[in-house]
Amino acid sequence: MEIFKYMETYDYEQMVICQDKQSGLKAIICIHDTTLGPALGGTRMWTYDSEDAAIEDALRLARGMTYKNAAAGLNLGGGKTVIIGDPKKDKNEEMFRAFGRYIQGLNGRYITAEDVGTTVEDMDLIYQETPFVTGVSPAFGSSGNPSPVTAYGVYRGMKAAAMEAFGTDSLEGKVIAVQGVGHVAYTLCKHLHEEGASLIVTDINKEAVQRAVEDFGAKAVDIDDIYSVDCDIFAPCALGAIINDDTISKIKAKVIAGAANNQLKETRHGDALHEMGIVYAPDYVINAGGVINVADELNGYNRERAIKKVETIYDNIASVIEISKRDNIPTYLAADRLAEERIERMRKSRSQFLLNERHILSSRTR
Ligand SMILES: NC(=O)C1=CN([C@@H]2O[C@H](COP(=O)(O)OP(=O)(O)OC[C@H]3O[C@@H](n4cnc5c(N)ncnc54)[C@H](O)[C@@H]3O)[C@@H](O)[C@H]2O)C=CC1
Ligand SMILES: CC(C)CC(=O)C(=O)O
Repeated sequence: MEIFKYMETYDYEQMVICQDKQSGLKAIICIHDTTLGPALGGTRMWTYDSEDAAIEDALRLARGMTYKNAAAGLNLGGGKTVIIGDPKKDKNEEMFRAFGRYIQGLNGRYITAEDVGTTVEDMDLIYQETPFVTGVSPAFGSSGNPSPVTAYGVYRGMKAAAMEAFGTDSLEGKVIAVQGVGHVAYTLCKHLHEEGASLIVTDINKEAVQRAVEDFGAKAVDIDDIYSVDCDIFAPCALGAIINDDTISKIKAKVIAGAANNQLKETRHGDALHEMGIVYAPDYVINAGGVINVADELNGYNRERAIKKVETIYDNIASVIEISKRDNIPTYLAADRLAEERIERMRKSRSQFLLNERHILSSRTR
C-alpha cells in the first residue's frame, strides 16, 4: 500500500506503528484530524489477512471518527487503533500496558476506548500507564462499556429513519434483520424486542445467535442469507463494507440502520441506496452513542448528561434525511457535508491568534 499517497489524499495527520516483542504487541495508531480537538477513537483487535489490510482498516476507521465526532457536535478529532491479533488467544497484560505507554507518548493527541475485540478490562490495563483512555471501569469514576449506550443511540436513530420510511417511528410489528449479535446488537435487540419488533439474526458465533433466539424469540438465518430476508429494516452490526456489489441487489429492507462502522464499501454504494429509495442512516451518525458516552468522561462522567446527548441522535438522523431530501443527495453525502462544514468553520475560527503559555511571546507578558 502507498501509505503517504493514501494519507495525502484524505489529509491524515499521523500514523504510529507500535511493536513490542515481549508482549507481541503489533499496533497501528492512526490520527486523522485534530482540528476540533484531540483524536478520540477506539482500539480494535482483529486477525487481519495482511499488514496492509490492518493499516487500511486503521486509516478508514480513524477518518470515520473525525466525521463521527464532528457530526455528533463533540470537540474531538478522529483517530483509531488496530491491534493485529486474535482477541481470544493473543491478549496479555503486558501488551495493553505497552500499548498504554505508546498512547502516553502521544501526550494527549490521541485518546482511546473499546472497539471490536477489546474490553473494559483492557482499558483498565491501559489506564495503568496513561490517563488518555476512556471506557475504563466505573470503579475508576469512568463510564465503563460503551456498547449499551451505542445500542441505545442506534435504536433512537433507527426510529428517526423509520419515521421517514413508514410515516411512524414506532417499531412495533416491524421485521428487523440484524447482522452480528455481539455487544452492541444484543442490547439493540433487547430494545427492539421490548418495542414489539420481530427479529431475524445471524452471527458467525453460534452462541451469540442462540442467546438472541432464546432471549428475544429471534429467528436465526445463515450468514449469507441475512441480506435477502424479507424485512422492513436491516441493521448491520458486525463489520464494515457489507453494502457492496455482491449484497446491494439482495436487500429488501426499506431502511438500513445499524451500528457497524464503514458499512458502505464505496461511496457509490451509498449513491445506489439513494437511487433504490432505501433510507440509509449514515453509520457514523447513528452509532455515535458510544463515543458521546465515553467523551463525557473528559468532563467528569455524568450519565444523565451523556444519555441526553445520545438521544439527539434521533434529531441528527432526521436532519441528515431532511438535507438529503432538500438537496436530492444521498444521506451519506448529507452527513459528510454537515461534518465537513463544522470542521471547516472551526478551522477558520481557530486561525485567530491567542497567546497561550507555550507561545514564544508568553515570557514577555509575564
Ligand atoms: N461497541 C461500541 O460501542 C461501538 C461499536 N461500533 C461498531 O459496531 C460494530 C459492532 O461492535 P461490537 O458489538 O462492539 O462488536 P462485537 O465484536 O461485540 O460484535 C460483532 C459481532 O459480529 C459478529 N460477526 C463478525 N463477522 C460477522 C459476519 N461476517 N457475519 C455475521 N456476524 C459477524 C461477531 O461474531 C460478533 O458477535 C462494529 O463494527 C463496531 O466498530 C461502532 C460504534 C461504537
Ligand atoms: C468509544 C468507541 C465506542 C468509539 C469508537 O471507536 C467508535 O465509535 O467507533
